Amino acid sequence: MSASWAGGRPTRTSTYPEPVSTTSRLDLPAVNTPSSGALSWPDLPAAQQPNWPDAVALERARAELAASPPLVFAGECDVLRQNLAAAAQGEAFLLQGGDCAEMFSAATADNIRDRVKTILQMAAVLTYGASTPVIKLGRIAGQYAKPRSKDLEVRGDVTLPAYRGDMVNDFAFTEESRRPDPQRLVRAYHTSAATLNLVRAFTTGGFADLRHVHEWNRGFIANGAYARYESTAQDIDRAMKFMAACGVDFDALRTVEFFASHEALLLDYEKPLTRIDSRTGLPYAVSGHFVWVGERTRQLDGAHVDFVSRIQNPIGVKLGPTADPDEVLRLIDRLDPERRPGRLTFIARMGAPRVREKLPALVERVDRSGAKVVWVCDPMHGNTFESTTGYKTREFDDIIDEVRGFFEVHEALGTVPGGIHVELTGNDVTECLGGSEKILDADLEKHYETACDPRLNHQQSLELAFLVAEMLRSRVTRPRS
Ligand SMILES: O=C[C@H](O)[C@H](O)COP(=O)(O)O
Ligand SMILES: C=C(OP(=O)(O)O)C(=O)O
Repeated sequence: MSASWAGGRPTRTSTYPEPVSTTSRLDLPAVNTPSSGALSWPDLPAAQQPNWPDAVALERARAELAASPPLVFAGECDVLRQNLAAAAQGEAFLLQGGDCAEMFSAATADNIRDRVKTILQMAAVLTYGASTPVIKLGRIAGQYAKPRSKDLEVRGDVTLPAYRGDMVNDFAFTEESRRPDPQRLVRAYHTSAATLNLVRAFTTGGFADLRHVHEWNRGFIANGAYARYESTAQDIDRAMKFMAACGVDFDALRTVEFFASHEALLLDYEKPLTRIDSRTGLPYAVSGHFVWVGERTRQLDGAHVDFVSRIQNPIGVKLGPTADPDEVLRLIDRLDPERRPGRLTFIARMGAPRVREKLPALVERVDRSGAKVVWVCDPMHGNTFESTTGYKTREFDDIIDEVRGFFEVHEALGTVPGGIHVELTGNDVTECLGGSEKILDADLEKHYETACDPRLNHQQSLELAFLVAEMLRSRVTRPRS
């Protein structure tokens, strides 16, 4: 039987060429084998897909992806699922962070290193501050497609298609740049592969060794969050020296587990990058370890929910303030019918003014149903507004307030706040207002570099980590009745 990849396009069904052969090692996923029959997708409405102007070029790009090696291995996805199962129980905490929209031009060694370093620093602060294992999950190596509120962008008297991420079109405001180009799907794959390669090198080649906890901070001015980080790093150092003196073997600290995630938005990218795992005969998305469905594409009868229902990876679904408890229960039945711990993460993005009002009903109903999901707080996407100077921005205090509200809701219900999901960069950008640097409206223009939504800069990210560590610590140390 041939694999049909027509998802979301009612009129077209195409068959892909025989895939290249691959290794038969047990821990590697096999390539898409048409004979498996497991990889045919129903035709369902798919929101937020580009209008590709060249159908032949699209077919070519999808065939190229279908014949390309996996970016991640099924066994790694299973490890992440087990780690997330611990987060659902309060035995670990998820730190998911990275760019709003990755750009091809920004996939440089320095940028990748600085993003990884920021996440490692935040993880060190959280792990040490709250004595909790931290799962490190980048929004990285695949976050190249964006859902948009409007299809078109208007500047003066010029109207062009909106920028939908480097996987679709280019940010430059010209007709040619904004035309969707399917070759960008292939470029996104190769840029993700190069990024992951470096991430793996940084996290397993010695850079992430906890004994370098000071060096990650080197070069930053000794003020604000950096001074506080330095003092935490000294404490970690002392603790490690003490343990070394006690004869503890530190080899395990040389490497860290670091996973990659992105929104599974473009089905023309995700479906060709879905493979049958040779260990289990089941399909996995091999574009990233964890993929999520966004607030704009989580329709129960839509192609995105259908897509993630068929893959074995740990998956997430964003839940905004309009999410209804019955709908959320139906999502659980659809996406995690076997109630496998770590399989399903709900990423709540209510906005600071609404989190305390909207989140309790959802958490309470899910808890009452007996489902064991991971609850994660995305304090970014419900707190975006336009500054007086015309920039899309967020206020640091709103971000903190939403996380605080998230912790309060779980505290009141006796449920588990399992992690945070943030848009951040390792660079000194000026995109979000406030923080101890006190970034003001007038400062936004200085280093406003994001292609879509505003990100926390390096210092704001560390400040957030210190504050979340305090919230986590008070949860962890409070005796439970
Ligand atoms: O991160 C995502 C954005 O919030 C989303 O893509 C929508 O952005 P827009 O309202 O500028 O289109
Ligand atoms: C678009 C995003 O979020 P949401 O779906 O929550 O709006 C995002 O996380 O990039």
